[in-house]
Amino acid sequence: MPPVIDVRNLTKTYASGYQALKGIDLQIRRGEIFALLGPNGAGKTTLISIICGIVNASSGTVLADGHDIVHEYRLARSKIGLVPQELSTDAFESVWATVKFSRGLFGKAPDPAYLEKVLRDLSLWDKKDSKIMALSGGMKRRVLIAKALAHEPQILFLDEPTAGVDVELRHDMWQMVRRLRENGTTVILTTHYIEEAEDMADRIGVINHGELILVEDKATLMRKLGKKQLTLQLQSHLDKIPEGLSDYPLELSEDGTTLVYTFDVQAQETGIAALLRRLHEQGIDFRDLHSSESSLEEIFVSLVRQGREARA
Ligand SMILES: Nc1ncnc2c1ncn2[C@@H]1O[C@H](COP(=O)(O)OP(=O)(O)OP(=O)(O)O)[C@@H](O)[C@H]1O
Repeated sequence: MPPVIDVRNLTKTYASGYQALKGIDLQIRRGEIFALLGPNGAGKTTLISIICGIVNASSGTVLADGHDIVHEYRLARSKIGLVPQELSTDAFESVWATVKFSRGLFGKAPDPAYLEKVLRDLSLWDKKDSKIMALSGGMKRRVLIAKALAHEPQILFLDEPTAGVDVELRHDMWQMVRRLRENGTTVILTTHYIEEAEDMADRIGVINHGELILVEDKATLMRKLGKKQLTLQLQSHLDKIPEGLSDYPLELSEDGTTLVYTFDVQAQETGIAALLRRLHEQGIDFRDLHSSESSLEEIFVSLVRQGREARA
């Protein structure tokens, strides 16, 4: 199946001369939840803005559901819903009017029943006659989502959807994303909250300094780059790691009571059996041990660090 979004060799240099995107290639699969992760200034918003036709690319092409976003702008744009970071206009409009207007913008026939469902799903129905400026920040965010969904897009972009959002809205938002996915909508979200990507995404792309440094299934990513750690609670404390253990990648906690051994998830042998034998030989007893896997957060931090070192 052809990708629902097809980005080829996309670059963006702003008028200031700043190169925000350096040759992005990205194919989004139909119906997936794709998380674009990256630190501040990495180029996430620029990429989304180009795909949504808000910013012009310097070079490269983007197809949305097979339609070129420049030459077939209206058609391409009608496939896409965008939830931006902030609400800009419409302060004097009612919720209902603004959502109805958004739908009309894309030339879709009126469908009050559909719009009612969108507003109900977002707990906005009882606010439908309120002016937007009278709403709380959280409610305004909900309006942004309703506007983005008003024309029944197949592809939904959420730019930093949960930055500064309360727990309830975050919960509702993820429920909505899951529902959309069940209906076959493709969802692309940017975030710097790793846990969000970890919870929600099918695939993850990591962007840094305008380059996509990796695109991978979430599960594969966590398996491939993840490290495991074995933590040993010692019977009696150590001042330092004994000579006899110096060839193991061990870390001793500051209070000298815990040893942490890090090993590769993919390695043929973990080396744990040999380590435990060696500890015994050294007369080091432990009263407890447990293992843990690195989170996506740790993987992400180490990826970005590697990228920085490679450039240095
Ligand atoms: N209009 C502009 N003119 C010049 N530089 C810009 C412009 N817009 C963005 N930039 C720069 O391009 C880079 C990428 O910005 P972008 O907003 O795409 O990053 P981001 O990954 O979305 O970051 P954030 O998470 O902070 O939103 C930043 O260094 C930013 O300063």
